[in-house]
Amino acid sequence: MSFPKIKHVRAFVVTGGGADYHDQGDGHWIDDHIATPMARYPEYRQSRQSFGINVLGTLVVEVEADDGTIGFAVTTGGEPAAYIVEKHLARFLEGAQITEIEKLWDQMYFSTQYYGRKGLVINAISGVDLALWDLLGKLRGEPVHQLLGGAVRKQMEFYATGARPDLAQKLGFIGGKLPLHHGPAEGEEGLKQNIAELAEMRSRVGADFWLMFDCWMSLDLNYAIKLAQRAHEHGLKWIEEALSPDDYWGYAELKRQAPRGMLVTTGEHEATRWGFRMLLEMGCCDIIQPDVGWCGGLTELVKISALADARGTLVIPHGSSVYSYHFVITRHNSPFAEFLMMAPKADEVVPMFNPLLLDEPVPVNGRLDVGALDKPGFGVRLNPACTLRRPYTH
Ligand SMILES: C[C@H](O)[C@H](O)[C@@H](O)[C@@H](O)C(=O)O
Ligand SMILES: [Mg+2]
Repeated sequence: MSFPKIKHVRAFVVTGGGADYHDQGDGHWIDDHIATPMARYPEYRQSRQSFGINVLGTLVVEVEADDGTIGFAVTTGGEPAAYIVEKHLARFLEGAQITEIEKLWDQMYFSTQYYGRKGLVINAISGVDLALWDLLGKLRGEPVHQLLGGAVRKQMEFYATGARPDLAQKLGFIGGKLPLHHGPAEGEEGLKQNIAELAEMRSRVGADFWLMFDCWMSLDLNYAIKLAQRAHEHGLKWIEEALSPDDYWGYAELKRQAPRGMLVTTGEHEATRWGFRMLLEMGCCDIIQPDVGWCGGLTELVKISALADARGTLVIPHGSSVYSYHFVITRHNSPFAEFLMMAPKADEVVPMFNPLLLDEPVPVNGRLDVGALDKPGFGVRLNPACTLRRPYTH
């Protein structure tokens, strides 16, 4: 069967929101004294931007077929990722069949393995992979969820991540994930404040609404165990990404010592089937949270999810808007999804990748019908009002 081939690959960068959730203006809840591994240095405690969380910015990858159809995707990685796409990865794609997604992933991964495997390089590969799925969907006139085997439910439910779970509850979300504000360097006083914030939120939302803590890799094992124990009496549903992503042993111990009924979750900064195999086989967590723009793209997420499914572990992808939704709706072991509240005060629902995408669906009353995803590819467009820059060519 004849199908257009890939003619051209282009990589662009853009700053200010988009895929880089943390590249926000002053006063945004997401950059307000969030606990991080850098909080041990007082001068980098108040703002993640101060230590460079937004230094890379957003990467936009376009893959053009020889009939002129363009698939695209956005992730993080900015200029260095654009370099990798243009100067290294593009060679495997141009002239190849669009349907050879497995082979192209394999070539991108193994050709970069000597300097890649995780982080920036996998962000770049993820961006290319997602753009390929978008292109395939557009050429076939089908939404990506259909290419993945079809939806297993008609509607998705969401929990909200942000500073105001009480408002998220009013907006119809099934739970709220609070950023942890204080890490071990802020001692017992900081720990008390963390618990006080949870207790205050619990008093606002009532006993049954899910409340979680996102610790963004900021804790050590002792602190994480103490936090989990003290948070238990306030009904914390899960403790997320408490430790360094490299500390598989610490996660396994945390899971052993977490109070009965409290879930341990992680994986947002993990990559590929091999990384997730470590988390799963070492018994590190109850839920894995791959980010489809960082873990290797959709091609890899399918494999990660199958590994997890075989062990009865849930896969609740980190953020990533439509790139996650088209996957979540197709998997029984992804029963709900995350929505990041990108409004500065977390008091209203705004598109997650704002302002970069047009037609980006958002949950209504904490839910999204499959009909909202029924457009070819990922169903979104680049906002022409955003200025893209192409730093490299090939
Ligand atoms: C709120 C968290 O610190 C991060 O900014 C967020 O991206 C992430 O960890 C999440 O799980 O949504
Ligand atoms: Mg997280």
